[in-house]
Amino acid sequence: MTDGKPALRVALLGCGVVGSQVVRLLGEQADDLAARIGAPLELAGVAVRRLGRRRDTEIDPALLTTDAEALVTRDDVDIVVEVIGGIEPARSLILAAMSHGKSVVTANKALLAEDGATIHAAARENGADLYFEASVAGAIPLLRPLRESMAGDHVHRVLGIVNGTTNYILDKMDSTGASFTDALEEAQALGYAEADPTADVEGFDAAAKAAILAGIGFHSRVTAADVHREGITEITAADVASAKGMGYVIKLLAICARSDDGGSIGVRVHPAMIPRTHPLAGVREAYNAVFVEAQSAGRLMFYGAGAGGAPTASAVLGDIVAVARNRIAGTRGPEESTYADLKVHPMGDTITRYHVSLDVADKPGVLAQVAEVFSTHDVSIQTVRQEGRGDDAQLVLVTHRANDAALSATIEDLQDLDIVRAVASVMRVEGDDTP
Ligand SMILES: NC(=O)C1=CN([C@@H]2O[C@H](COP(=O)(O)OP(=O)(O)OC[C@H]3O[C@@H](n4cnc5c(N)ncnc54)[C@H](OP(=O)(O)O)[C@@H]3O)[C@@H](O)[C@H]2O)C=CC1
Ligand SMILES: N[C@@H](CC=O)C(=O)O
Repeated sequence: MTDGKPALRVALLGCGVVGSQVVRLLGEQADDLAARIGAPLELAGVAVRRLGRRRDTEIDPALLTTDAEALVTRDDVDIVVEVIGGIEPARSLILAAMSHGKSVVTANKALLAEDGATIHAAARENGADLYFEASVAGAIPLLRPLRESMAGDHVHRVLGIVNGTTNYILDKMDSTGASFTDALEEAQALGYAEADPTADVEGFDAAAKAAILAGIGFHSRVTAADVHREGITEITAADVASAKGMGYVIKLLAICARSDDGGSIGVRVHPAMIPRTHPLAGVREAYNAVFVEAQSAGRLMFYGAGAGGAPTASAVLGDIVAVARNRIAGTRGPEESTYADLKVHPMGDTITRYHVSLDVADKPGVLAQVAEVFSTHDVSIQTVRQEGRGDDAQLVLVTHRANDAALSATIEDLQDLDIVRAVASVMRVEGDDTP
């Protein structure tokens, strides 16, 4: 089937959660991969940090090296797969590989979101292939549909759950009433969250993915620094229970959307309340799901495993097959497209709905004073609910669509009112078409 074609040689950088599964699949599926590509794939070497470490798959010790730089520049290497993660040495290794004519596959969202410009420029200048499907939403084919299948459409919005760890934590809080800390411990015990889960729970991981999605979806350059980011560490069991009582569920969402006039884009990651009837509300445990809304295609939903060794390795293998086929055909995959050059507008310009919970004194005129502050900033209230507690009461308000800057000014003024003891929580409401 491969007509005696010479093997394409793969250098793997990193053999951890993802890399070890790439090694396993390259071995287990060697015959199928060779048939699909038209030439066999061969592992040329595997760069790691520590040689003595136990690996999750069987690996020929002779392939292991700690000299990643020597490996990526070797003449007998065709394809470099980077699954080390982080900025350095991943960036230098990818650049060295491209300058030596190698095709590159990476799962590194942190690098692409921070310095994608350098990586894409190097791919262009060296005529090198660059594929990175695994960098967003693990196994889910999402970037290739956006880059290729939807290249003839006009994307309005990309919205979804792109971090498995935080979805697992919020799902446990919702379904069992667990606290954030207990749910996080469970996520760590199951291997979803890292020992240091900061990138997940503070929203950095989702923000990197949002930057990549926005860049591809809107043909513009978007970096992690452009993304408004809020994590889930402040969310309490009481917030989750209160949302549940109102028919909502709290999810960490990534939202990339064109402004109403189409002249700019908003890119944000934050917890949001969504109606329990919304399809994203049914995304449980560590799963991811992303909606892409486009002019002609309408609303598309992508769903599946967004993290984990084997699911992520599946996306990496798909990219290896693509670059291998390109090398044999003498072609390249699509280049980065930033022709639209849309700028990211400030978070203050975002328009959405809000759920505001206030601890107030329970006396006549309180509602009127609170309503006056909302009205001053042109924020229209959709519903109000009051629950009394002796001298104190809790006022829960849901607004109509309003400007984020106007809502922030409203909250500041509310804090100055004597009758407001505390602003207990402010959360955005998404996925509800109420104006
Ligand atoms: N885990 C997941 O679910 C997903 C991960 N990704 C991305 O995939 C990439 C890899 O993630 P993951 O497998 O979880 O990471 P791990 O931490 O499990 O693995 C990292 C690997 O890189 C090796 N390494 C670290 N520094 C160096 C170095 N200087 N030179 C050579 N090798 C080095 C480590 O070696 P050693 O083993 O010796 O320490 C290890 O094998 C990241 O970019 C991540 O964001 C994307 C989607 C999902
Ligand atoms: N930590 C990430 C893994 C993949 O990107 C997540 O939990 O989604």
